[in-house]
Amino acid sequence: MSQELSLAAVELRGVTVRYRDTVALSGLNLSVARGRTVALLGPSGSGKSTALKVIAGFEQPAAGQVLLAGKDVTALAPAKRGVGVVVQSYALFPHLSIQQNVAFGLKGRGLSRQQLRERVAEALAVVHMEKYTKRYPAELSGGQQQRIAIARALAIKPPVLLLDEPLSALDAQLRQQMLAELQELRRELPDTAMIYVTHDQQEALALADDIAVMREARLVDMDVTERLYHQPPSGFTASFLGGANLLSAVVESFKPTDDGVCTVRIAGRQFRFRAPFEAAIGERVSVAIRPYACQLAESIEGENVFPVIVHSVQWRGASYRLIVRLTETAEQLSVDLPATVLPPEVASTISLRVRREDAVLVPAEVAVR
Ligand SMILES: Nc1ncnc2c1ncn2[C@@H]1O[C@H](COP(=O)(O)OP(=O)(O)OP(=O)(O)O)[C@@H](O)[C@H]1O
Repeated sequence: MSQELSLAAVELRGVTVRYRDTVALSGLNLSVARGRTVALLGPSGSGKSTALKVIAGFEQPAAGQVLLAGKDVTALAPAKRGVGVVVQSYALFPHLSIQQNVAFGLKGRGLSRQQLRERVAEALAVVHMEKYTKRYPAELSGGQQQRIAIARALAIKPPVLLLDEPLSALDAQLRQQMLAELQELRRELPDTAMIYVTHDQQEALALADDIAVMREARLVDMDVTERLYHQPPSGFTASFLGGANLLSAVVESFKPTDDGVCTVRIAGRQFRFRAPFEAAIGERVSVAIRPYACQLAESIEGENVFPVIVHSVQWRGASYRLIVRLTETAEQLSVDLPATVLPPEVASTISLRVRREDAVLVPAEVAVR
């Protein structure tokens, strides 16, 4: 592989950003390879947008470096970085036509009028908006404006595309449609590195090759999307991504030869689950169980069955969301049952079963910092 190809498209090295008394990023290291899509997920205020701003050059780090294709661009002005940026509020220029909006980033690049027109047409074609060049932003719907914002970012043919909540201003139906279009865009730009900030986990799961989970100005976990979802390395990621319940457990036995299956004790009962790490006997761990992984059991007998008291039942169309409490410890769990089953009564005691493969052990939560 040539050196250029092996270099990360984007690399943050120990980047710290402060806004007066707030540390928005604390020594962030992040590497995104050419052609990969990374979703940044995390609670509000965890530093996701700041990470994008520092890559785009809109914020200067107090410490650390920003590299694009191996080149240190920390001191480079945003316009010189050649990064495409799409933000949630479209941010089109209202007094410029669609043609002029999309051509905006191409100014000063020494292109002829003909080349400029071709580039704009090409970018608009990607988002299926080539017929709208003469209109003004106010004459377009929200979804169309967002497509133009994407075309404007693409017109400069950026090796790096940053998307900050690009669909959040759209209604649910349009968001679904645009999500499919972003997937198509992803296929059409196989070499572009994309970093995607979203609150919507569905978007992240549908689009991203990798997910990076942020918490309090730091990156907590990053991995290939499927692996991070199915084998979250921390309780925080398990509960943030997919809303897993975390139950406290103590390891009773662990045989690495037995496919990493571990016997744990939860609220006085024995369970067997997978442990993706080497668990020591007597160690305190958490068991991460996604709400959809629990099924109603006929009786209290059998593997991984436990009694709970139903606290509340909420109908959600395709499913019921139950809040239940373990009978022994009152630890609370969210459980999703398909709407095809008869929901249990509030205050009744029921038995739930978790299949071995639907739960995973994670280290017990330790406080951050
Ligand atoms: N211009 C600013 N001035 C002062 N503080 C700021 C500024 N921008 C962001 N912050 C603070 O920096 C921290 C990180 O903000 P950032 O916008 O990066 O978070 P985020 O993870 O993108 O949040 P959200 O999901 O709510 O958009 C927050 O505590 C925020 O209040």
